[in-house]
Amino acid sequence: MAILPGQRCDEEEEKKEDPMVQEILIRGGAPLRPDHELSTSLSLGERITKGKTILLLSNLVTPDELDYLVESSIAAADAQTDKQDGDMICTLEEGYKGKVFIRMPLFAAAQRENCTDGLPESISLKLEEILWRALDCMDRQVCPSLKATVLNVSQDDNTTDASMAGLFHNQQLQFSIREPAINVYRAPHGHFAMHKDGRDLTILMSLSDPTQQFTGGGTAFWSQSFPHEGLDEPSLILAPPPGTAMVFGGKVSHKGCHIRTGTRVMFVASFNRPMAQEKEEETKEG
Ligand SMILES: O=C(O)CCC(=O)C(=O)O
Ligand SMILES: [Fe+2]
Repeated sequence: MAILPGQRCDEEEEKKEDPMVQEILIRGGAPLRPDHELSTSLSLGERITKGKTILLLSNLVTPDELDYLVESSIAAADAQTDKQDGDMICTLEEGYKGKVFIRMPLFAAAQRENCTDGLPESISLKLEEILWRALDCMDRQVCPSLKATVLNVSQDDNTTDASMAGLFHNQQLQFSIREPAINVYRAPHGHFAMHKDGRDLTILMSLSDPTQQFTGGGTAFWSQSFPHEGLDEPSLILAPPPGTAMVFGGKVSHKGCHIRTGTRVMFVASFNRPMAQEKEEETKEG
């Protein structure tokens, strides 16, 4: 894993172990002292919503699942490229003639939005299962402080449908347009310009292996205090092992760095929990 100086990272965990959660502060300026302790004035949920930190969730995906997902995502991207209806599926940036990445929504997201470039149902179901694992891992290991902030649920509320996995299962998470999705980046132009996702939470997971399947192309993050691309160096560039989810709040400026060689396949899901009022309105309208 590539981590800028001042950040610490444990050795890669053995696969097939229980999911693990690790926190990495997004901190601009001088590197952290080795004895630095995380601020105790904010809960973990608050650190996430204020854009100060990233969670890494590991051991969520088996090597066989990763092989299957990478292979079928690349095949689906190739099929989209062959169709030549690039405007719908790519983001262009000044100076580039070609696509900088291909985004394919999961089957359900494509149905929801009437897109014709959705991923096949089989791969989409596997990705939904993996998203559920990530949410369940956070429910078990990161709540209750996430419940109180991101989900806006009282810390005393232990009902099962107040879990993130439960909200997802009951289709109560509001995903960004064309998400959940797979982004496929190819050398030499593949990248995603700096942006904020603007939702309560983003889950971003590389499915391809940065040590074998591509070079370049980590995700760069900017701290809230030094958020200007070009002026401020990214505070952190992460390229975790495949199957490790990066979880962060919608205020965090980030970008998918240019890849130099190979193909990089990323899974992305950013979402809000619908407000109680919106839910009531939906019920009234329905
Ligand atoms: O590929 C990356 O590292 C970033 C992708 C991203 O930020 C997004 O899809 O919203
Ligand atoms: Fe993003």
